[in-house]
Amino acid sequence: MSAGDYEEILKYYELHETIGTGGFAKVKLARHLLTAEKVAIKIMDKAALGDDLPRVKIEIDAMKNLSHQHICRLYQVIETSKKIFMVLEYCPGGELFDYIISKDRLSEEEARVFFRQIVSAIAYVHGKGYAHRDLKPENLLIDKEHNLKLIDFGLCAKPKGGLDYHLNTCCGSPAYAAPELIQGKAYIGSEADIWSMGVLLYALLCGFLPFDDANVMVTYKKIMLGHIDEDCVTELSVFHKQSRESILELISEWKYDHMSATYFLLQSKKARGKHVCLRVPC
Ligand SMILES: COc1cc(O)cc(Nc2ccc(C(=O)Nc3ccccc3)c(OCCC[NH3+])c2)c1
Repeated sequence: MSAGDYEEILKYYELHETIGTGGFAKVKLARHLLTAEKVAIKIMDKAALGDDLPRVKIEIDAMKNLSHQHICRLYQVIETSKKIFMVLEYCPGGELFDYIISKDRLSEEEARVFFRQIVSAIAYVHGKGYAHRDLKPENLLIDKEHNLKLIDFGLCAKPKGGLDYHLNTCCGSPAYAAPELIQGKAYIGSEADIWSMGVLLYALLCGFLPFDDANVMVTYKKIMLGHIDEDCVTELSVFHKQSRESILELISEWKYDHMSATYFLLQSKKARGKHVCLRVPC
């Protein structure tokens, strides 16, 4: 750390330990000299940022337009020849991700309180014409009052044509990505955020992800299959003497043919607690 780069920031803050390191940034705890208030300072090296520099500018411009009780506040930006410093709200509770892990899963009561805060923040972000596009528990911090603060708008988008304008950049984390996004289709940013919120709610309540695998392509396949019922697929596979894969292919085409009807009616039988079986004596 060459002292010159830190000359400006040290006029206003005393820097303390590093509490987070990401791709091209690190986050240090700090204290504002005039008020003695604690802050977090995200420090980025412009050379290391390379092509990602525009993302930082997008995030900073977005943060200047966003002020909400469940969005981490940006207080100050300092740019030197080599560094960019973002002075941010202090969130000592750490990441929601770690909190869920520490509690295995949250009670419905606590999940409801947190989810309402996420919905409030995202409704506000969408209302301002932005889409976050990287919603996940790692990007939700807990503040000293045990409330959530949304962070990291580095992937956010503010389509010029308004939020119903289609986006194309595939971004965010696979497990939270909407089907249209992983298919590379043009998508609506706010709709992709809503999908991610559904995955988030599942993670809050269950303590694990609905669509997840070490292999990202398998994760994508699970997302695309969504709520295909395995028992129904198995019964159709046995009845038709066809492989599960071929039955899955047929069902996933949603042709509303006899295969579709049989699948839906099997699901309905299962939902009413009846055996998942076809006409042979059940
Ligand atoms: C808009 O808010 C943003 C944008 C962004 O790009 C990054 C961050 N990152 C932050 C902000 C605050 C903290 C923080 O206060 N952490 C903390 C403080 C005391 C104890 C423990 C954690 C932050 O922490 C990063 C490490 C968390 N794993 C990141 C906010």
